[in-house]
Amino acid sequence: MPAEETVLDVKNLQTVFFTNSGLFKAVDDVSFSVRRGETLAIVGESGCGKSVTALSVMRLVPDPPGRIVGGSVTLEGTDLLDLDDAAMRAIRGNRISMIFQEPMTSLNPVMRIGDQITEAVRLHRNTTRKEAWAKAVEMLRLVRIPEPERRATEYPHQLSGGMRQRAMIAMALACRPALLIADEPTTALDVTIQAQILALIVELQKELGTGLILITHDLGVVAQTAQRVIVMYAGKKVEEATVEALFENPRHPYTRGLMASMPAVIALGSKNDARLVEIPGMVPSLTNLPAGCAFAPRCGLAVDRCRAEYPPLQDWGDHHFAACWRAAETAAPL
Ligand SMILES: Nc1ncnc2c1ncn2[C@@H]1O[C@H](COP(=O)(O)OP(=O)(O)OP(=O)(O)O)[C@@H](O)[C@H]1O
Repeated sequence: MPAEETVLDVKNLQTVFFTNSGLFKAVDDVSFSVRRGETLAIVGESGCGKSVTALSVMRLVPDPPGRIVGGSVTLEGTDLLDLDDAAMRAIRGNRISMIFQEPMTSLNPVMRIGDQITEAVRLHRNTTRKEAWAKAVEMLRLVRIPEPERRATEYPHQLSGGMRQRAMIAMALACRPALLIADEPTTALDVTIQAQILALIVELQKELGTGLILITHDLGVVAQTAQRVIVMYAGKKVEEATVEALFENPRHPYTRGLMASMPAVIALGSKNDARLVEIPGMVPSLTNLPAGCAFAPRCGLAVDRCRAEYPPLQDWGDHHFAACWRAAETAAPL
């Protein structure tokens, strides 16, 4: 497979939820792609649709109340939205895997770690139990769990939080998927362990050539690990750029707000009186969103046009896209 090959191509994805207060668009016309060996970060504040985007790619949106109502999710040339449930189960954990914030939600508490990885391997590979167990131990070693033979015989509660997350990573990568989705994989861990787990994910991803979607609130993590970023707001992709371009020249006012509220930017900034900047207002309710830019009520630059009409994602050069009528004016180094 050539290095530049696209492993995932998501086009115009739309996922809705039917709730008591009406239908809302949790993911609204979102497109992006991930290449082999590349890390794409998805950032944005709580509730903007990052996790639902990931769950849509995995076809794990709970239906009801949710449903994917439009678009395509093409993994290695196959549109996952066309597959029946059995075909999708054969791909999940095999060509595409996901790790979550809290490993205990995915690990079975009454099953030994080694057995869980063994089962995951045997679900997709025609191997004996013994071979699959050896693979499980090999994977535990790969994720740097000490004494992997012994740890494989232990139950999740016998492992520390960091080790459980390593075990999850081992399970997710056991079948060498083309794409790994990591949804806030380190948020539940101590700060020192967070850095180790992130470094491990990135190292293994490079070693195995896996495409990675990293969902995070933390722009510092993005700067360290990703090559490209998409910024979501109220279910929409409002900006997409390489990490360098996004940090040097954020074009959407929401992205600029995110940057300004990032402690590292302040620590490295030149102004002595720099303060943590709050993005004013609340994320809008995703029901009855106005036709225009949802960020308009929070954007100091809002013009009447933004409230009436959604600005299209425009290419500002070098594949830097931003959905803002005034992106050309707003772009300036922070
Ligand atoms: N099962 C569900 N039923 C109804 N609404 C849901 C469900 N799951 C998610 N949502 C809603 O979809 C929207 C997007 O949620 P999502 O979890 O993708 O946000 P997020 O950006 O990942 O936030 P966070 O960073 O807090 O995880 C939110 O308004 C959320 O309340």
